[in-house]
Amino acid sequence: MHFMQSLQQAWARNDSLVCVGLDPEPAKFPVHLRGKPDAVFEFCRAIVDATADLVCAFKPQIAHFAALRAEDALERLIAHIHQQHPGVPVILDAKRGDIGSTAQHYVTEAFDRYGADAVTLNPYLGRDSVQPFLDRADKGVILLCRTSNPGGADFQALDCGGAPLYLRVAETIAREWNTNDNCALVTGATWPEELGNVRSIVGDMPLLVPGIGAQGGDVEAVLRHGRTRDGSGLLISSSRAILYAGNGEDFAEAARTAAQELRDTINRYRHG
Ligand SMILES: O=c1ccn([C@@H]2O[C@H](COP(=O)(O)O)[C@@H](O)[C@H]2O)c(=O)[nH]1
Repeated sequence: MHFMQSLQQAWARNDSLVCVGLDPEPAKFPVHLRGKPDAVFEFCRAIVDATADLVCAFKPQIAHFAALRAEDALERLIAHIHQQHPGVPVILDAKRGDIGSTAQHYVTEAFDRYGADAVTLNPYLGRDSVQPFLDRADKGVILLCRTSNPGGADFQALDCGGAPLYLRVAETIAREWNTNDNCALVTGATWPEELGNVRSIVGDMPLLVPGIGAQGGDVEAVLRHGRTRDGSGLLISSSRAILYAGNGEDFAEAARTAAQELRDTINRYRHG
């Protein structure tokens, strides 16, 4: 199914704008899992199974797996999500960006090797670097626009002919690159007013919003500035605050409680 369709359906079916980020850090795993041969997969699978009915998407961050030589665990995890929780889209957070001929290999990596439904990309190399992804019309192409980190403004806020660069990025993607209706943008929860500026330019385009939880973003402000008229349009992503909500044998239940609390908090502000 097309990424945008499965996202719409997951928003509605689970009544949720929550995206759970899968960022395994073995030092934070509960003691009973640490040192186990397949701990990364076991940990992430337990989180996925405990939260799948509460989310609109999962977002594994590739560096967390690659740094641990756990790419095989990532492949199996995404296959597990598709088999056990069909209809919940998987966003591979890889932030790729390279010349077109190399980009083609990143397309194969994200969609054919890992089986992701969408991938995050850096638009800085321009349209030809993104075109091979845009051509996969059934897959989501999620481009960095206004990132959540403190240094995000170093370049993204620079004046670019009377508007900040991040708004030029939003404008170009919405008006020129989104010919297959498969684009979305990353806009951090830590900059809610900028998020609102992006929303005013891109209409109902989905926005992936990291920065809630460990980075301190404000849920109410994100909804106020970022929701669409129907109270959706957002994938509000949280990783550490959900994954490491507990560190005992009941860690997956603690993650479920944290995901449910986030979903309920978001829903209080969705239709206000
Ligand atoms: O602007 C961005 C883009 C991506 N991220 C990623 O999201 C998660 C955030 O993790 P938390 O634990 O919820 O803070 C992480 O994988 C980042 O690489 C981002 O934070 N900001």
